[in-house]
Amino acid sequence: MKYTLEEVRQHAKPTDVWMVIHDKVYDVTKFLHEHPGGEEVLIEYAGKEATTEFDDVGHSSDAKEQMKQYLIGELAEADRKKKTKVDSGLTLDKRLALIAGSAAAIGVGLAMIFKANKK
Ligand code: HEM
Repeated sequence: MKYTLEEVRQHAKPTDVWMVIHDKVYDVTKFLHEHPGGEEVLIEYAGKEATTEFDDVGHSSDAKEQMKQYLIGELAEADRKKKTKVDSGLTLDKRLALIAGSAAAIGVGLAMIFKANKK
């Protein structure tokens, strides 16, 4: 079954919660009370795209296994996000590490140039 974002948006009540994670549509209404992260976050993302937030929590493989029970369909192609390199599974932490690593490399490079010029 394919759903558009417009259809997902209609399910945004505490008694009817759908959300999109990795282009798949989940009906988590029955899971609200069981969610270890609390029902508030799920209700907050009711009817919305929650991929980044889901990934940033670093959900366990157990969690990913569990979510299959609530899968009801896929997001219509037209509504899917274009994939960019940053979206290819890099978590926020990894992105920050990459930026910090690049900044350190530039720093070392500048220090070397600075030293060489001093002589
Ligand atoms: C079908 C969707 C989801 C399932 C099956 C699910 C499942 C779980 C499970 C099993 C845990 C316990 C820790 C773990 O095993 O990783 C957890 C924790 C958590 N989840 Fe979810 N989750 C879902 C969606 C979301 C979404 C959309 C958000 C945020 C917008 C979210 C935020 C959190 C938070 C904040 C925690 C607590 C982490 C902690 O206490 O360390 N979850 N979730």
